[in-house]
Amino acid sequence: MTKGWGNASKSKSPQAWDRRMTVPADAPILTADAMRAAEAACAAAGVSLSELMERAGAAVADVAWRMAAGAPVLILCGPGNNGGDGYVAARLLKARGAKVRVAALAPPATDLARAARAAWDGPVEAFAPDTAPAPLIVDALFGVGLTRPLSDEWSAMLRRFAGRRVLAVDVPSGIESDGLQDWLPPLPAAVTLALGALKPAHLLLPTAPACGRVLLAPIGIDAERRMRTLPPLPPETPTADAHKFSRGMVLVRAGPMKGAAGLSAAAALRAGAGYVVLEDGGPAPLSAIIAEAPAAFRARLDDPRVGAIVVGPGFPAGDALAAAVGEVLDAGKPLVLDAAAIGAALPRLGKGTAAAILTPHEGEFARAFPDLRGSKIERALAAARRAQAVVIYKGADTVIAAPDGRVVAAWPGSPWLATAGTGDVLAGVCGAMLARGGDAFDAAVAAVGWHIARARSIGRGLVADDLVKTAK
Ligand SMILES: NC(=O)C1=CN([C@@H]2O[C@H](COP(=O)(O)OP(=O)(O)OC[C@H]3O[C@@H](n4cnc5c(N)ncnc54)[C@H](O)[C@@H]3O)[C@@H](O)[C@H]2O)[C@@H](O)CC1
Ligand SMILES: Nc1ncnc2c1ncn2[C@@H]1O[C@H](COP(=O)(O)OP(=O)(O)O)[C@@H](O)[C@H]1O
Ligand SMILES: [K+]
Repeated sequence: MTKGWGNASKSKSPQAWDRRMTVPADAPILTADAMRAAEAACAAAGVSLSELMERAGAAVADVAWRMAAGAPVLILCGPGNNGGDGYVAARLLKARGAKVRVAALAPPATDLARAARAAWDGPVEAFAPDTAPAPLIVDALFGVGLTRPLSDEWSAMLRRFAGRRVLAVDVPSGIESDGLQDWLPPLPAAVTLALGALKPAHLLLPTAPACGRVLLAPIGIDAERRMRTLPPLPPETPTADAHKFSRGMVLVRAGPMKGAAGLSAAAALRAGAGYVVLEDGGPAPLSAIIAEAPAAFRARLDDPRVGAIVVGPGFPAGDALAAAVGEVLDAGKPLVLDAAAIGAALPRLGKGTAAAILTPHEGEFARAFPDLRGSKIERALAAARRAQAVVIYKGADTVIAAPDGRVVAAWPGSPWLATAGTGDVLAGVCGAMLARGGDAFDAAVAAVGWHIARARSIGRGLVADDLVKTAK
C-alpha cells in the first residue's frame, strides 16, 4: 500500500493488470443479508453498531491518508450507514491534519449516520453538479443498502470525477453487492475498502473490475468461513517417502481431438501426479505419459491404484462420449468431468457415484443447468447441490462450489488464460489434485490456484502448452 495506486491505471507495464486488481487471499465473502446477520451477532455479543462504524471509518481514514499522501480529500457521503462511515473518516482524517471536505447527497437517514454527521465539526457541502473535485475522492455514497440503480443525475455528477484517484467505501456506489444485478458504478475505484468481509460483487463480472484493488478491513465481524477468496497455494513438495503411485495415478480418456486429452495428461503430470495413462493418445506431449490402446486402457479402470479419471477434453457429445462416460462412472473412481462429459454424466451423478469435479465454462454450464438463476455464486452452488459434485464454474471470475455450501471465488485469475486449451489443462490438474486422495473441493481449489499461479508466472504470450512444458 504505497505510492502508485492512482497512477497504476496509466501504466503500460505487462504486470500492471495484476497489481491493479488484487483481492486479499482466503478472505471471507458475505452477502448483504449475511452481513446484516453478522452485524446483529456482533451487537448481541456486546459490540455496539456505533463501535463497528467507528472501526470502519478509522479503516477508511487510514487508507485515505496513505492514498492522499498530503493532498486534499473530498468525501462524498450518502444518506445511509455507508455515508456514516464517510463522516467518521472525515473527522479522523481532519484530526490527523488532512485537508478534508465533505459533500452530502442527502441528510443522514439512520441514527448511526446522524450521530457520525453530528460528530463531524467541519462544513458539509451539498453534493451538486458543480462540486469542486479533489485529488482523492472518497466514495461513501451507497454500500450494501443500494436497492435500485443510481439516477442519471447522480451518475453524471459522479462521472465528472473520472480520472481522479478514487477510494470506494465497501463498494463503489451503484454496485449491487450480492452480484445479482449487473449495474456498473459510474465512478470506478482505484481501491475499494471492503468492510467486515468481501462482497460477491467484488469478485464477479461485470462489477469486479470496477472495484480496482480490493482491501479488507476486518472491523471485528465474525464472518463464517463457508465462502472465501482463493487461498494461497499449498506447498507442493512430495513427502520424503513418496513413490510414483503414492503421488497419484491419473487416467485420461481421449476423444477424437487427441491434442486436448494430451494436454490434460501432461497437466496432470506437471501438477504432481506420479503416473499418468492416456488412452489412444496419438503423440503425447511428454514422453513420461503412458499412452495405451483402448483395450489396455479399459483394463486399467479396475486398477485399485487409480486415483482419478479425466474425461471430456476433446470429446464432443455423441454416442461415443456417452459410452465412455458410462464406463468411467461404472469404474467407481473419483472423476473429473469436463465439457460435454458433464451433460452426459449428469443423470447418474449423486446416485452413489464417487467424488466428482465438474469443470464447465459459461456455455457448458448453461447447457447442463439451463434453469438456474441468481448470481454466479448462487448458480454454482445450486449446480453443485444438484449434481452432488464439486463445480468449477470457469471464466475470468471462476467460482468453485461444493454440495455442502462451501464456495471459493477465484477473481482475479490471469487473463492470459483466455486462450484455447487452458481448460483442458485445468481438467488434468484437477485429476492430479483429486488423485492425491482427500476432499474433492480442496482438490478443485488447489487446481484452480495452480492454474492461475502458473499462468501469472508465464504471463505475456502464454499458450496452453506453456502451462505444462516445463516445471517453472
Ligand atoms: N453491516 C455492517 O456490519 C456494517 C455496515 N457499515 C456500513 O453500512 C453500509 C450499509 O448501510 P445501509 O444499510 O444504511 O445502506 P447504504 O448506506 O448502502 O444505503 C442505504 C440508503 O440509501 C437509500 N438508497 C438505496 N438505494 C438508493 C438509490 N438508488 N437512490 C437513492 N437512495 C437509495 C436507502 O433508502 C437508504 O437511505 C455498508 O455498506 C457499510 O459501509 C459499516 O458502518 C460498519 C458495519
Ligand atoms: N479473462 C480470463 N481471465 C482469467 N481466466 C480466464 C479468462 N478467460 C478464460 N479463463 C480461464 O481459462 C480456462 C479456459 O477454459 P475453457 O474455456 O474450457 O478452454 P478450452 O476448452 O479451450 O480448454 C478456464 O480455466 C477459465 O477460467
Ligand atoms: K460506496
